Amino acid sequence: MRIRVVVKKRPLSKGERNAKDVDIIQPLPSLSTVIVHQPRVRVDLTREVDAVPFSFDGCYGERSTNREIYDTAVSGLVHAAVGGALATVFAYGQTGSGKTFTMMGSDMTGNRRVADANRGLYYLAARDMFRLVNTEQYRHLKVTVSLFEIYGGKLLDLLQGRKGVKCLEDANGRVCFLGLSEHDAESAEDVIRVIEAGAEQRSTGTTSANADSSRSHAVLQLAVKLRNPPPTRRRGTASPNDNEVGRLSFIDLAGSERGADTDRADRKTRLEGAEINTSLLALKEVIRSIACASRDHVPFRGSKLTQVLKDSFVGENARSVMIACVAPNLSNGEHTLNTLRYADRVKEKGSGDAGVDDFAAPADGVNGGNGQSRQNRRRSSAAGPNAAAAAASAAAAQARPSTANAAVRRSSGSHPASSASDEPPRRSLDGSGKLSELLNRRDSEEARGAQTAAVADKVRAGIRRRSMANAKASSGDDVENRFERLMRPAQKQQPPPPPQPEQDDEQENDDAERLKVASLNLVSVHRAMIAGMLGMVKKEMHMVNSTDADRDGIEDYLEGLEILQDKKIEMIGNVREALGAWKEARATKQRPAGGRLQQRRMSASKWLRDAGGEFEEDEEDLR
Ligand SMILES: Nc1ncnc2c1ncn2[C@@H]1O[C@H](COP(=O)(O)OP(=O)(O)OP(=O)(O)O)[C@@H](O)[C@H]1O
Repeated sequence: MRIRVVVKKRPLSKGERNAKDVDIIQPLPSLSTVIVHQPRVRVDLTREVDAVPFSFDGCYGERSTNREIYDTAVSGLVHAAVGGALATVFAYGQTGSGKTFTMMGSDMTGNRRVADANRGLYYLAARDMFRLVNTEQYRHLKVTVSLFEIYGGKLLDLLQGRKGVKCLEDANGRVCFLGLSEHDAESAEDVIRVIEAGAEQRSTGTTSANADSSRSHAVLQLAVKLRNPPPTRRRGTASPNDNEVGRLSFIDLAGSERGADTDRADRKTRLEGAEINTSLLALKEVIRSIACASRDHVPFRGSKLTQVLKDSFVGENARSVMIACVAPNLSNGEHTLNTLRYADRVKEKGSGDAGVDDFAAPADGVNGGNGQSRQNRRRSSAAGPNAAAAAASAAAAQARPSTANAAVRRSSGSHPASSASDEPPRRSLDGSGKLSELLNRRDSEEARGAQTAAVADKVRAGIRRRSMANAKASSGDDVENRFERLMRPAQKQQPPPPPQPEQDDEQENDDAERLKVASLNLVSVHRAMIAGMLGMVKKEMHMVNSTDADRDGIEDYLEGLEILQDKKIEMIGNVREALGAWKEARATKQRPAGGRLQQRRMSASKWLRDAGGEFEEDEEDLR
């Protein structure tokens, strides 16, 4: 598996700036590292800010353009696809973190001022692909475009009025899409016209984080095919892949964190959220399985998303780039950390196999690659993931020299600004001689490094503001009430998602995979809760003892207590949600195979009744 992972930070939005939200993400592009300034409350109730570094194969700050990402991380895939590879670019991140902006470009996210540098990756890749197939060497090839979405466990062709598409495997084990329309295109402008038509059909809606949020995974395929294919050898053996030489797919994943919407969202939004979470969980499970060489079964059938992505993970010709998109603000800090941890996990598994040359465009001038892109590639190749990690620690240490480990702790009582005298002595950490080169490069980031203290100060000011706002907000709905609500017997289970009119065997396998994913999720969420609770008991003991000894600290004690209780409520809620999902998956799996069709019809009409008839088109499908 050759996969390259890069991270992209979007700028603070106007709304976030107006709400005086704080920017806690510090990108260090030349070190391919991003630092998250995460606020914490210590057991003695002093507040501090941890600087948590993450290193990837590339890092792009809020001022980086899509063009920059394309030149350094994606352009090589265009050449690879024309040369016969199955290449995939997928954008991962919470809702509103800039995935659609990166993939489709600034104009597609309501930002009408389209700077050429912020054209989407779709456009930039298509432009280079057409330039390539118009050269003498590739004149025998053509490019076709397809666009579909994965919504509610179904594949829907966005260029054919959301008609259903089947995802199957051909005789060679390659994923193919039956019923998917393919449209000939001769230029990048043709591709954009096709995408614009399809984008209007995409399932979107409003979430708390994004007014025009994608509620499905959108997949754009640029297939490189033979212009004049030889006649098919035998009737009945034709596959949609027969004339395909290579393929470049772009996947704009739906927002990774929908939990935040569960309180206020309607039923439909919650069901969509559950489906999205299940598919992203299945994706993580696939990556984990591929990484464990001992596991011979990779659960590609865990979700439609992983079935579609199978080609991106297996085989010599598979190459993928994951773009982890993150929001910069403090309110989204937890989601951002989750995204970065997820991306870190993917990088750990895949990047080791990925040489920079697999992703960099050859210097044939076709991609319009500029000097900057080559320079960036050289940089990233010299640094490498491990070196970048060491450099990240060094950069973090620069901000807080007394720190022994990777996290930089800063007490709220004192926050000295970084100064030249704070700088740790330069010494060789890896003995390879590369470190001095890295440290020199780090100098170019010195100004940013010095900003760390300022960022931490801003974060602290933000926390203070938010604590006061929370105190006001919580007066109407106190913690005990929320606890009580959670401890009540579980509410009526949500009816299962609408059943699919597919073959029984396939359904049975899907059900088994779904149950497996749900069990894994349940156990890991439960384990996280136990670990969290144990940590909290220690903190609570300390809080109680110190407040007993000094009653003047009661205000801080109350604030700390509320924070801990909120965390507990959140953790219990997570476990109950995972338990509900598991019960639902078990109930679906236990239905007798013989009566499945009848059962499906019955549960479909029940589901439709419960959903208040919100999916009339599905009822039509089931008939
Ligand atoms: N690099 C950027 N520069 C300026 N604005 C940006 C940038 N990235 C994202 N935005 C803005 O942030 C908002 C949310 O971005 P976008 O719709 O791309 O998020 P998303 O991750 O696709 O969300 P969802 O998963 O909900 O669809 C949009 O208004 C977009 O214009």
